[in-house]
Formats: sequence, C-alpha cells, structure tokens
Amino acid sequence: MSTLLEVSGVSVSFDGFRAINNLSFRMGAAELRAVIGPNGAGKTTFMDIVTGKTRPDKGTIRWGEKGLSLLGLSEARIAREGVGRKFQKPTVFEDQTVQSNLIVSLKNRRGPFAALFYRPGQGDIARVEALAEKIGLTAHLARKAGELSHGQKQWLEIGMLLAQEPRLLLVDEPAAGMTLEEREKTTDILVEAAKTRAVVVVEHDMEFVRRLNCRVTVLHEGSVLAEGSLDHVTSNPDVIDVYLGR
Ligand SMILES: Nc1ncnc2c1ncn2[C@@H]1O[C@H](COP(=O)(O)OP(=O)(O)OP(=O)(O)O)[C@@H](O)[C@H]1O
Repeated sequence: MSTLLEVSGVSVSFDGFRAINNLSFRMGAAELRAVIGPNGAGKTTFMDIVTGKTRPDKGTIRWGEKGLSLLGLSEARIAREGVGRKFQKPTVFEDQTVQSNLIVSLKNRRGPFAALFYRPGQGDIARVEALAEKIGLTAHLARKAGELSHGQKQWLEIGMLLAQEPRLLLVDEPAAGMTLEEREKTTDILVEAAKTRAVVVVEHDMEFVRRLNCRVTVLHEGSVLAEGSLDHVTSNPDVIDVYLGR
C-alpha cells in the first residue's frame, strides 16, 4: 500500500516536559487506524503536530507521493494539502439546514462571502446528495442542523469534512455521548470513508475500537507502545500494564 503520511522520530516538549517522544507513525493512502492510550499519552498533541498547530522540536513528517515535508507549513496550507480534522464537539451551523451546511463545505468554494451570495449548481446539489447518503442524513437535508440529535450533528460534521475531499481525516473521539445505534452507524461511516482515504480515529471506547476492526496504535508517554490488531495489542503485557490493567 502506498504511504500517505510518514512521521519519523518526532519529539515535542512543553516547558521541559516531553509530550511526544521520538514518535514514528505511518499511514497508507486508504487505511483506517485507531489510536488509543491513557490520558496524557500524547494523542491530541500528535494530531496537533500533523495539522501544523504544534511544531515538533525534532523529527520529520513526509506527506504524499512526493514526500513533501509538512514541517514549516501553515495550518491552512496543511489543510489544503488534504488533512481534515474533526474535533470532539460538533461545530455545525445550527441555524442552517443540513443541505446548506454541506453546500458551504464543498471543496473549491471560496470563503464565507462567496458562500453567502452563491447559488449552488446541479453538480453541487448532486455532490451534497451523495454526501448526505454517506452520512445517513438524506431524509434530513431540509432540517435545521440545530434540530438534529447529537449523533446526527457529528455525522453532519463528518460529512462537512468529507465535502472538502481530504486525503487524511483525523477524528477525535467520535463515539463520545452517542447511543449504541449511533455508534454502529458512526462505525459504518468511518469504515466506508477509509476505503478511499486515510482515517485516524482517536478513541477511548474499546467496544467502538473493536467494531472498527482495524489496525490499532497504542500511545504511551508520547511514544508508540504497541501496534497491530486490537487482539494483538490488548494481549501485550506492557499495554495491559499501562492502560488496560488500571
Ligand atoms: N500546550 C501544552 N503545554 C503544556 N503541556 C501540554 C500542552 N499540551 C499538552 N501538554 C501535556 O502533554 C501531555 C500529552 O497531552 P495530550 O493532550 O496530547 O494527551 P492525550 O493522549 O490527548 O490525553 P487525553 O486522552 O486526556 O486527551 C500531557 O501531559 C499534557 O498535559
């Protein structure tokens, strides 16, 4: 499988505390990966480094076929390169319909002003319908986003990110606060999305990770402690010791 993201030997310290310690991590172009680890393991900082929010003190980050270095690029430029990030809390436009939320997120649109005076064409409507289908909101396109359930808002936001056609999607605890049924639907959306792009899911909920049925990376003290199938990593004595045994 071709490599999309190659993080090598990355470290970052905050006031002398090493939050990320010689971390290496590789993602294929169409791969689903779960990242787990105890509180403070460095999961958020890792995502901050990939998106350009935090600059590492050491290491390299290579991106795409040409091995472009992401270090030194602005967050906006990294986003344009195709890195999308979903934070835990959904940030949809509550007063807008599901359809409008998706339309303003489509790639190749120009900023909020253009969005205000823009009339979507047939192509855009078709793209929005295809996205709505992917996130299970076809029947809700005309509803205000503010009326959706928590789970539906999360799916809408995933749809808004997919509308940007990212090559790598970073998703922070998507299952938090969801019902079992919503979690199952979220699994389907992420598994499907990862057929055509790389998707990294940071998650605490082990049942959710099991359902994702993908390779798992365990972080601990800013480094990779174990990597492999969920059964493989959860039978690793070090992982049991620092994470599961507690
Ligand atoms: N800006 C910062 N300044 C100082 N310390 C920080 C900063 N950001 C993160 N840290 C520290 O770095 C360590 C890693 O934090 P991080 O948030 O990446 O962990 P995490 O695995 O995402 O944890 P959680 O599961 O609790 O979200 C923690 O000890 C945290 O306190």
